[in-house]
Amino acid sequence: MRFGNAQKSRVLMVGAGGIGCELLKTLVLTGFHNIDIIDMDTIEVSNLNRQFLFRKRHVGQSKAKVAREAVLKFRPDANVTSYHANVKDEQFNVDFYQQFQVVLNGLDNLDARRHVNRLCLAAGVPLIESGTTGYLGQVTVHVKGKTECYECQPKPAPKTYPICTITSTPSKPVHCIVWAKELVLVKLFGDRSQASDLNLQAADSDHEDFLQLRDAETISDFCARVFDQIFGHNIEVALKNEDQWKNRRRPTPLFLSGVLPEGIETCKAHRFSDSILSVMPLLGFKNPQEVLSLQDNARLFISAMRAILETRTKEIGSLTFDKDDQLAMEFVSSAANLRAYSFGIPVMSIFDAKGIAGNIIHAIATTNAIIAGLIVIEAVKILMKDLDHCRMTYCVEHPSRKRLLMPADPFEPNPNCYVCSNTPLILEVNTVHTKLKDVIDRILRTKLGVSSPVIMHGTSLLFETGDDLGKEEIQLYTSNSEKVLAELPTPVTNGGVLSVEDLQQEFKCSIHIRHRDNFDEEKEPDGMVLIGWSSSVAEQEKDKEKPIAAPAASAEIIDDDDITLIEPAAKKRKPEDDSVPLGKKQKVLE
Ligand SMILES: Nc1ncnc2c1ncn2[C@@H]1O[C@H](COP(=O)(O)OP(=O)(O)OP(=O)(O)O)[C@@H](O)[C@H]1O
Ligand SMILES: [Zn+2]
Repeated sequence: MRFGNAQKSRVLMVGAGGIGCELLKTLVLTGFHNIDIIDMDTIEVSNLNRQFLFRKRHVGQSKAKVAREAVLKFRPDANVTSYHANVKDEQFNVDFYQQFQVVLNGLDNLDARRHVNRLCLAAGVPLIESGTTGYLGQVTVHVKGKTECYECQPKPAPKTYPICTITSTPSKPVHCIVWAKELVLVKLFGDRSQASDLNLQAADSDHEDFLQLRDAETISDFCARVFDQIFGHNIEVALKNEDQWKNRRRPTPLFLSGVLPEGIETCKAHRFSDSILSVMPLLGFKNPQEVLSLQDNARLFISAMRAILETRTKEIGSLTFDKDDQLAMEFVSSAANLRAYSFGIPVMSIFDAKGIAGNIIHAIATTNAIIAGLIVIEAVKILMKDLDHCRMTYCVEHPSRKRLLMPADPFEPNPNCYVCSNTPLILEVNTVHTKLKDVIDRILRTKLGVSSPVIMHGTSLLFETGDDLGKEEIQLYTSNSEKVLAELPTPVTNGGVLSVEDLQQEFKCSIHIRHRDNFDEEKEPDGMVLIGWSSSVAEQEKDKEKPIAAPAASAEIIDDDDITLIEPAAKKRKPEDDSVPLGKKQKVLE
């Protein structure tokens, strides 16, 4: 089939995972000839059930490379270039993007999506975004100046939990998982400074020396001691704070001698090979969907901890959580379950724990295939300059009027978007208490998705990162980042304006500083509040007729708490079909 010259265009695909594999196959079968693919990952066994360009023999190889080779087998004349690289790498700059007529995203995280959005805006290249979560999916079209950009509507930040819920008063399985993976795993095997906001001790002190192997202590004894400390002593200490438990169920301290009367001896029996990936078979646990008893979770905890410490010595101090690292998952699942037993929270199978820890909603190959088909349809319209017929399309779980696909006109650009317009943001912050580095980490990197910030205050350069900095510059910027705002070389106080730039993303914005003395620790855990276009738009919307709640563009989905009512920021167009689920709460899709 011919679509004008569309198939001759050069297209960039970012992501060669679930959507990406389907997309590449559909593109080449539609006749697209010039395709570049970026993916930073290698193939895992868990990808094989839906990423059909990959086979078992490819496990461990680059997704981009194998995907390319797979489609060349049935379209040998296609001109496909693969990059086994992070799309945030410097090589993928504006010049790189300008080689393409359209960019197609098949990504799985907000950070990379925002990065690609900014480069597409800078390069003036249309972007087609996509995401799926189980049966749900969506495709959206973003053309600079004509439709909204990917960041025109606020994306709910990944779910965060108040620190004290995680460290002291968990009430849901997810709280135990977050505790195990973000705190216990990091403190024992990872970079401890990373978890500085969280404390393993329930209440008594900041000392965490108990997490270190002592002289002449065996690894088994160390594991037993950590068990008693985090599930036993720390709970006993927490129980002394009577007020905390007035309206809550009191947790039960767990000690190894009580849980496993035969003690640590049974867990010492196993010898681990250096390449051990899982301790479950050694313990006789065959079914990942089975919920283990308290005793079995204790055995799993001790064995997984021993196996990590004994066989992965090089990683100790830098290990990071990965849901596909089975041993780490066994450790996290057992630690979370022991805490759950202690707090009277339902316990989970390792299968369910993995789902929560990796924020997984199991992917459905058919949804990926439908979405990939829709991406190609929108790409053809864009390349044929038929923007008027472009649609954003939502794939829903249950048919409405016998239809599973809900098309709607794209939104117009939001004139208040800080990414595609120059609207300034406002930061409420205590300028005499907050360090520049907190603004960088908690606001610029986390909230605004800026990777390499350059921060100016008037004409004074306060902060910059990069490989080409001299020693003195590095010293100056490090010292500035440790200073509170009001004590910077040019003090940043109420009414000051910071100009923030990310040269790699070609992104720029201004932040107006508003001093505020106090913040609510629970509701405003950053100790700062970023006010921007999203809230001002929300204010404007309040006065109007009931707004249309459109399905949101893709973002992280974590659990049911993440259901968000999205109020479109830009001028609303009428949906094409009145069966589009307007005003309904929509899950936000990955
Ligand atoms: N910054 C990035 N640069 C390049 N590729 C990226 C980047 N971020 C994510 N990706 C790729 O996007 C793809 C997303 O695919 P998908 O959602 O199917 O995830 P997956 O990792 O293959 O599967 P799962 O997460 O379910 O195990 C992945 O192949 C991933 O490597
Ligand atoms: Zn925008």
